[in-house]
Amino acid sequence: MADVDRSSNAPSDPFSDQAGIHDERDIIAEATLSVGRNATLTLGTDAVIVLDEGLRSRRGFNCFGCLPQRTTNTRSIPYFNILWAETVKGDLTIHYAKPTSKSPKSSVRVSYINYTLENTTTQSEKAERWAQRLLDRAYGHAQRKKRIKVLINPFGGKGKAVKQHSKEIEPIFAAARCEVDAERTTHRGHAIEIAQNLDINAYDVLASCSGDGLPHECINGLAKKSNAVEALRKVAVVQLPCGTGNGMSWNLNGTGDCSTAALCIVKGVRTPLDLVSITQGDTRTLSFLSQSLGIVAESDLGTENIRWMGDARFYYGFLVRLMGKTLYPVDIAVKTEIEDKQDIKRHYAEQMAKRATQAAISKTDLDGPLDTSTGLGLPPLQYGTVKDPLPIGNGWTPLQHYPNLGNFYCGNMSMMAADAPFFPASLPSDGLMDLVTIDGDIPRRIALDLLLSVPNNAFFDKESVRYRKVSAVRVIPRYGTLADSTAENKKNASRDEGCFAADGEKMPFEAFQLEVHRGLGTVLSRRAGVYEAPGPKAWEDIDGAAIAGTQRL
Ligand SMILES: Nc1ncnc2c1ncn2[C@@H]1O[C@H](COP(=O)(O)OP(=O)(O)OP(=O)(O)O)[C@@H](O)[C@H]1O
Repeated sequence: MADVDRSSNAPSDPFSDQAGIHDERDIIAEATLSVGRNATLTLGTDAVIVLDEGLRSRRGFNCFGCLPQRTTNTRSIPYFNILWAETVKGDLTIHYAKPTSKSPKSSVRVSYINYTLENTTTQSEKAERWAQRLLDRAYGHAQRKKRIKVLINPFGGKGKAVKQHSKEIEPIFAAARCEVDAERTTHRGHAIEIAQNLDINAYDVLASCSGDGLPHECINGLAKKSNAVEALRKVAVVQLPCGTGNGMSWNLNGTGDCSTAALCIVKGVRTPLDLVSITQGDTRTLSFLSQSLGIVAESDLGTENIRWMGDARFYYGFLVRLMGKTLYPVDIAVKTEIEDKQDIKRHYAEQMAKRATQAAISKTDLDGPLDTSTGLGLPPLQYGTVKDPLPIGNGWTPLQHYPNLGNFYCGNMSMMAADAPFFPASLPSDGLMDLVTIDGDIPRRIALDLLLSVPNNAFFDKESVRYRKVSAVRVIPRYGTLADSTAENKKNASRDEGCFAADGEKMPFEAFQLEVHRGLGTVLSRRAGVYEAPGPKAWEDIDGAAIAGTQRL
C-alpha cells in the first residue's frame, strides 16, 4: 500500500498537495474513497492508488501451479498523468494519460477509469470532495482548463503535423478540458499574422505543432502588437514537437514526443523566458533559441538542397566544411558578463539553488504590474542598433577582427535538439546569452572530437570551446558576399553566399547586433524556471546554496 502524504508543509514541487488539511485523521479519512464493495481509490504521495479486486483479471502463466499467479489488483496513476476527475450522475470518472509502452520515452494515450458510486448524498459529497483533492494534487500551481490557440504547420518536419495533432494531441487537450481553437498555417509568415492579431484576453497559450520555426514566428507576431510586453507576458508560447530539431520542447519538457508534450502543456507552469533582440539594418527580430553564423548555420541552412537526407544532412554539411577547415572571418565586439568556465558553473549552481528554494512563479507574479514607463511596446534597446556607434567601455570589447572564426553560436536554451546540449549553462531567465566561439583552423581530429563530445555533454569543458556569458554582441561578417578584399586567411574563407540563422530560420546575411532582455517572453515548462537539461558537468559539486545571494545576478 502506498503511503499517504501526511506533510502539512508542502515542498516546492508544484504537484504537491495544496489543500492544507491539517488534521491527520481527516487526511487519512479523506484520502481514501471506497467505490463499491471491492475497490478503493487512495491519494498517495505522488500517485493515486487504485485497489480493485476486479483488476485481478490478468492471470499469468502458472506453470502447473508451481509459480505464483500475478495478482495485479492495484494500479498507481502518477498525479502528473491525471488529466481530469469528476462525478457526474452518480459516476466518478478519472481521465489520465496512459503510457503506451514500458519505455521511459513512451508516448501516452488518453485512458480512464470509471466507478458507479453508492446512491447516497454522503457518498456523492465525499466523492466530489475527493475528486477536487485529486485535481488539486494533479495540477498543483498549473492553470487548469487552459485556453489554447493551436497552430499546425502541415509541412513542418516530416509533414505529419496534421495527423499528429488529431490523433495524439487533441484527445489529451480535450480530456483535460482545455478550450482549443486549432488553425493550419497556409504560408510562410502566417503564424506572425495570427499572433499579431490574437486576442490576448481570449487565450492563455499559443501552441505550435511544428519545428522551432513557428514558435519563432509566434513570438515575433506578439512582439508586433502595440502592447507587445503585455502580450508576451500573458500568452505562453509553446511547442508540440512536430519538426526535426524541436529544441523548445526538449528544453522545456524533455521530450520530442508530441503526446507527452501535450500532457506537459496541460500540466505546464508559466516560466519567464529571456528573449534576444537581433537588429539588422532597420529591422528588429526576437529570437528565443539560438543565433548562429559559420559552420553550424551553414550545415543547417546551407544544406537545404539535400533535405532528403533527413537529420544526416546537418552532419554531412558539417563534415564537408570541417574537412575543408572553412573559415568565417568576422569583426566582433562583445559585452561579456562572465568569462571563466568555472565562474559560469558557479553562476549556474547559484541560480539553480535559488530556483530550488523559490516558490513556483504564480499567475499573479506573471500578470502583475508591468513597467509602463516606456509604453507597452518592446523594451528600448540599451545598446542601440547595429547601425549606432558601438558603445565604448562598460564591459564592451572594441570591435576586433577575428580572421579564423569557425563557429559563432549563441544560445538561450541548453538543447538544440535531442542529445545536443550545446549550451549546458543556459537558464531560462538569467538575463544572459551563452556565447560559444570556436576557431576554424583547429586540427580536424580535435574538431571531430568536439562534435562527438556534444551528446555526452563534454563539449562545454573542451579547451578549444570558448564559452562566455554575454549580454550583447555585434558581428560584422567579412566573408561570402560580405568578403573584405583585405581580409587575411582568404585561402580557406567561405566563398558561399553566407548564412545567418536565428532559431534555425534563415535571416539576412548582414551585420547584426544581439541584446538580451531578461524574462521578456513567457513559456510553459515542466518545472518552473529550469530546463530539462543536464547543466555543465560537475556543477552539482559547487555549493550553489552557500553562494546564493552573494553574487550580483
Ligand atoms: N503552409 C505553409 N507553407 C509553407 N511554409 C510554411 C507553412 N506554414 C508554415 N511555414 C513556414 O515553415 C517554416 C518552418 O516551420 P517549422 O519550424 O514548423 O518546420 P521545420 O523548419 O520543418 O522544422 P524543423 O527545422 O525542426 O524540421 C516557418 O518559417 C514557417 O513560416
